[in-house]
Amino acid sequence: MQKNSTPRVAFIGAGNMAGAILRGLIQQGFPADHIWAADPGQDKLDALAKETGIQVTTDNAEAVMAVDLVVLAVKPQRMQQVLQPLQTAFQQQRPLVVSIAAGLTCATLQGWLGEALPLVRSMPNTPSLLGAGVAGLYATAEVSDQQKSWVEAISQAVGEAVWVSEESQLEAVTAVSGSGPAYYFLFTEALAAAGEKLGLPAELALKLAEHTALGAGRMLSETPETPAELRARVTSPGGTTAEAIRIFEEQGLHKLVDEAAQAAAKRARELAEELKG
Ligand SMILES: NC(=O)C1=CN([C@@H]2O[C@H](COP(=O)(O)OP(=O)(O)OC[C@H]3O[C@@H](n4cnc5c(N)ncnc54)[C@H](OP(=O)(O)O)[C@@H]3O)[C@@H](O)[C@H]2O)C=CC1
Ligand SMILES: O=C(O)[C@@H]1CCC=N1
Repeated sequence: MQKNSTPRVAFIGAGNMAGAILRGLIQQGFPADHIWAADPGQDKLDALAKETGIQVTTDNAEAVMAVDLVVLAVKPQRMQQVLQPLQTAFQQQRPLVVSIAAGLTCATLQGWLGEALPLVRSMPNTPSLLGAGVAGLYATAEVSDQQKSWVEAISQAVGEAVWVSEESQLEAVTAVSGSGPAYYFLFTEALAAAGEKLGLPAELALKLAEHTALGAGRMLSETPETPAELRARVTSPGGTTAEAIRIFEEQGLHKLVDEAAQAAAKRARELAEELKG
């Protein structure tokens, strides 16, 4: 990203997801002096400032007033309480607002911001930390082309970005890629535990499971084959993989994954309903 076209960005809430994005941005060469983080945790902020060189504050309004783009990165349940005291700062500064909160709709957020502001909903994921994130994006009508290009550039600096045409599609994005890293981590935990049960030392089983996830992920992203084609190459007829796949299929893996994703999307819709003003 060119420095002269680089927006100044503030993260309201400096937790897991904001930390992953802002560290990813800095690793990709985004200027640290263009980044603010606001959070009640002074020790957390001090450590982050020392590590990254960004500007930090416990005063959310100070961060809003200093930037062109504000990323709302607090828990959905905390958002209303965070936004209402910031209405004056938002109206004065009129930054682009990017909410990464699961569930909360543009209509609810605009109500809490007090007046229609350019607003993007983004659903990123934690691999942003390593430049391997993927974010689903949805923009309201107030968002200019330049502001869209800022959000794309920031999202692409830490991974891939895709625009969805309907806001409701973000609940599906949340269920697939927002929460998705945790599914792969859970599978890795389960595979490592199975390896241990088969007689491997715990550390070795974990290393094998982790490195297999890395290799499989790289093959998925770096080769043109579909997941099914890649799977077929591992699965020798009458061999070991076929036996394992048979168990996954007999036990209903597809149904299980479908139910899990449905539950995640349902929870996103419930959050929206529970928290709307
Ligand atoms: N984690 C993930 O993988 C993803 C998360 N998201 C979304 O990102 C958002 C943040 O999630 P996550 O990073 O996991 O949560 P965290 O709890 O790690 O981060 C939230 C941060 O906000 C801080 N905070 C609390 N109150 C305020 C306040 N009044 N002003 C400023 N900051 C405050 C919290 O401090 P304290 O801890 O002291 O309360 C914490 O540091 C959520 O809305 C979530 O839906 C989206 C995609 C993926
Ligand atoms: O679990 C959550 O609610 C957040 C949103 C997607 C990933 N983490």
